[in-house]
Amino acid sequence: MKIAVLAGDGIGPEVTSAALCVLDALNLPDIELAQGDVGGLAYHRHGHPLPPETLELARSSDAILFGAVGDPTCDNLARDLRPEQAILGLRSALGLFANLRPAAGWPGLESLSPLRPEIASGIDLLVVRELTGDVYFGDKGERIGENCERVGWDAMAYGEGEVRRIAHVAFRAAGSRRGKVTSVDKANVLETSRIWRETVIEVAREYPEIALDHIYVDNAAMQMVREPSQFDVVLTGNLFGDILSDQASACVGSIGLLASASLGERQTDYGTFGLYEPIHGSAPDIAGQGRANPCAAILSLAMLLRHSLGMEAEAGRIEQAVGQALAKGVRGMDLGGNADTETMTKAVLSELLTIS
Ligand SMILES: NC(=O)c1ccc[n+]([C@@H]2O[C@H](COP(=O)([O-])OP(=O)(O)OC[C@H]3O[C@@H](n4cnc5c(N)ncnc54)[C@H](O)[C@@H]3O)[C@@H](O)[C@H]2O)c1
Ligand SMILES: CC(C)[C@H](C(=O)O)[C@@H](O)C(=O)O
Ligand SMILES: [Mg+2]
Repeated sequence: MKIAVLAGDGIGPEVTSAALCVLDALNLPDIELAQGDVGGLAYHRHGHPLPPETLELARSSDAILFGAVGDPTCDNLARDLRPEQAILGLRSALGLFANLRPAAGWPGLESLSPLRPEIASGIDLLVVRELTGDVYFGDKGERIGENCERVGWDAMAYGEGEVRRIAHVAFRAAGSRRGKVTSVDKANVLETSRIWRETVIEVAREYPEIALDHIYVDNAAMQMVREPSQFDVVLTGNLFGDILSDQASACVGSIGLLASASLGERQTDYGTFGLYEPIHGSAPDIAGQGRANPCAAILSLAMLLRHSLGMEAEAGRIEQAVGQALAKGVRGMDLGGNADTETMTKAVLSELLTIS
């Protein structure tokens, strides 16, 4: 079982090494780790944020453990050379169209959410975000507009096929959860969303046991802080899903807690090929200080073991260990505590030992 480790920039390497400590503690046989350069680090070393050898390494593995990319020293580079293009390039080149971002309240953290504790404790949702389409991957450019001013433009588009395949992922996920899909769009304004909504309704006919409702994205953002317990599976496009998942993380307590899986159609000998990363970025404001919360990366490892390597029991052990550490009051600095990355990681490791 080969895992490509692409730690990237900023806090990416800090939280990825925490996740690797947890992997090490599991003592799993037959796991090969292969490190690759990605993001700003790769640009500085190789002149490109996603060098061909890194893409080849990713393709030749069973799963990818990804940290984060983003480097302020690259801010003035042309778009194709910016670190963020590496993660977009990986998602697109590897066909990772389905991004799963679970957000659930952790017992003991309710009082740390900006929401009232009784509201925060009701959060248990899964954002199913389409990841290889939308305005992210449409044509884009700059033109000269009226008054000779510069105008930037990005085309937003979704084809029925793209919507259909992500809708199937959401309906299947809802089948093993609370049986409800909420599709988030902006169909009152966008043609993209009209096709999105019509296609989701068509796919829903194949899942009569799943309840479907539709909500405009502005209302969804409002409902997520007002009454998040109404959401089970939130099915949405690339841009809306990016924004709503960061918002969901704050409702749970911190972005340092939210993991993700990016999956496609390729199957390996052990499960579904995928890339696993915290939903947060390289956090340049705290990078190099040992302050990052490693939980999102550790929980991303759990998702990797579950989806790509078929190790449900080990994934569950990691999630339980994180839950126990948080329940004992160990808090990262993002949660108002004083546990640095190392302390939080050690707390998870010692809980892991208590779980058979
Ligand atoms: N998938 C990715 O690699 C990814 C995701 C998001 C942002 N980015 C990139 O990261 C860079 C910084 O972006 P940003 O500041 O908008 O978002 P960010 O997620 O990096 O940080 C937002 C805020 O959350 C805090 N934070 C994030 N992760 C944390 C953690 N694990 N523990 C404690 N605090 C944490 C940061 O300190 C910061 O205050 C940009 O270059 C951006 O493009 C990359
Ligand atoms: C870095 C950026 C391209 C990325 C995205 O927008 O998808 C990030 O915000 C994320 O959530 O993974
Ligand atoms: Mg994001």
